[in-house]
Amino acid sequence: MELYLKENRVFFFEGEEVVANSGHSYEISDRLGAGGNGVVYECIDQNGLLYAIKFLLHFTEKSKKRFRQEISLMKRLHHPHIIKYIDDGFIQLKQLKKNGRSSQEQQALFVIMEKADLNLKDFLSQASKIPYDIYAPQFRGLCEALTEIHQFAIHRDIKPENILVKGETWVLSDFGLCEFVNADEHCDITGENEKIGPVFWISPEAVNKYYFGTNNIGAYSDVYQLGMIFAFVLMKRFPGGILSENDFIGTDEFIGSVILKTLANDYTKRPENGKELLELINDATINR
Ligand SMILES: Nc1ncnc2c1ncn2[C@@H]1O[C@H](COP(=O)(O)OP(=O)(O)OP(=O)(O)O)[C@@H](O)[C@H]1O
Repeated sequence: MELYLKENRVFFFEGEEVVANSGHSYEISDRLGAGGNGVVYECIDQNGLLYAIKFLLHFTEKSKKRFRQEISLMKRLHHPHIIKYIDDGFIQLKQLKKNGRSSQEQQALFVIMEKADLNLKDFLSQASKIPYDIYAPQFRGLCEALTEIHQFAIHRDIKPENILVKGETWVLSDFGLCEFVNADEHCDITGENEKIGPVFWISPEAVNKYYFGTNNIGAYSDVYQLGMIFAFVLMKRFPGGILSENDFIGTDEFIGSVILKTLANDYTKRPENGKELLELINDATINR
C-alpha cells in the first residue's frame, strides 16, 4: 500500500490493512486529505464501518510526542461538534526515495477517527451563500466544542481546514498543536521563536508573542481564530485587516457585532474563552 503526503513524499508498507492497538484491523482505501504533518485516508473495519485514519509521516521524537498528545486529548473529548476518536496504533513503513530506492523501516503512528465528508474550506468554496438557519446552530455547536476543549487545552490551530463537515454538523478536529492547560501534561515542544498557529488565521499575540510584553497565547487566541472563521462564513471572503460594522451589512448584524469583539487586537477586550463566546453567540442567536 502506498501513502503519499505530497507528490514527492511517498511511503509504503506491505498489504492494505493496519492492525490497531485494540487488535481490530482496518483496510485502507481512498485518500481524504493531507496537512503539514499527516495524511488522511478512508478506512473500513471488520464490520464494514467507514472511518478516517490519519498517519503521522514525520518521525522525530518531537513530532511523535505531539501526535500522542493529540490522541490523548481526542480520547477525552466527547461532543457532537468534536471529531470522535475510535482507535490508534502504529505501523512499520518505508519511504520511497527519488532514486527509486527505499529508506530503512520507520515507525508511523496513526489515529482512527470518525469520517467527515469534507473540510469547511472546501465546503464554503462549493456552496453559495450559507443561510442563517444553517450557520447559526453550527456556530453555537462550535462554541460549545471550544468550551469543552478549554477544560483541558488550548487548540491553537483553528482554521477552515481543521473544521470538518459531517452531514449537517460542523466539527472541530486536528489537535496536533494543542497545549494542555495542566502544565504537567504538556510536553513543551514549542521552539523559542516558533510561530504557533495557522498563518492566515493566527491571533495578534501569536504573530508576535512579545507584543503584549509576555508570551501570552491563551484560550482567547482560540476565540480570535474561531471569530475569524465565523467572519469568513458570513462574508465569504478572508477577513484580513481591520473590520468594522459596515463589513457585516447584509449579513447578520447581531452575530457581526460578536465577531468584532472576538477580533479585538487586545486580547483582554475579547471573550475570554469558549464559554464566554458561547454566551455571546447564544445571546445573538437564541435570546435576541
Ligand atoms: N476525520 C476526517 N474525515 C474526513 N477528512 C478528514 C478527516 N480528518 C482530516 N481530513 C482531511 O484531511 C485534511 C488534513 O487533516 P489534518 O488537518 O488533521 O492533518 P494535519 O497534517 O494534522 O494538518 P496540519 O497542517 O493542520 O497540522 C483535512 O483538512 C481534511 O480535508
